[in-house]
Amino acid sequence: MTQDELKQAVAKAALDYIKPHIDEHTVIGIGTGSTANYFIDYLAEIKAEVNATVASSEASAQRLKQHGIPVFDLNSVDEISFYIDGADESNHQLQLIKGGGAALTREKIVAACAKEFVCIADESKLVDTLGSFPLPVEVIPMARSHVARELVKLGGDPVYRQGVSTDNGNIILDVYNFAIADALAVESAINQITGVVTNGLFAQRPADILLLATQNGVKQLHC
Ligand SMILES: O=C(CO)[C@H](O)[C@H](O)COP(=O)(O)O
Repeated sequence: MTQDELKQAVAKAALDYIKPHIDEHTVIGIGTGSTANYFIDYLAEIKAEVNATVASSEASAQRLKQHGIPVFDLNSVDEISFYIDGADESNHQLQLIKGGGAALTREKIVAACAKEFVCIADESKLVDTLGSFPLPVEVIPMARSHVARELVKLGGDPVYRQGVSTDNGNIILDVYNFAIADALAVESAINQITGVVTNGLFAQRPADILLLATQNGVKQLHC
């Protein structure tokens, strides 16, 4: 199977995973990216059963609405039952790097509100140590140079993601060459820098389950 076929397979597996639990009170959090897009398209097949979703980006909200799936503001729902989203990397503790699609802050907020975070990924995303994928950091625009200098002091190599403005009107610095041995410590240290909105490490709030598409089928990993 190609990587795209693996993404499709794991999106379908996520729908199969949550479908038996969907009732009129279920609120589904929806991530961002190509794997999440496949999930949205599968969810459309059962849209009559879906009363509420919350999207982690304007792009996902638009795709949901195009399918006629109801999208709510996060402040108007009590609790998110499941949050379904992809990742750029996951380690075996289900700590993640996210934000390749620049939606990390809203993704982190939706994940924080979710009872169960179901991460969906193809097998190329599973790593022993996080950090081969450059770590995205969302930054208030006027703080760009200051934050970049502080990231260098932490040992990283920040690169401005040209031409990208997040849904929150901020910029992204992608940090290369970060050895992330202790993801919790790195997540927290970067978030202490003035001007940082948040970073793409999901260690304080890792996934609860990773559905991993492999050439031998979709596997379930728990931490
Ligand atoms: O964090 C994300 C967006 O901000 C995505 O989940 C991540 O980039 C994976 O994307 P894809 O499913 O396209 O491989």
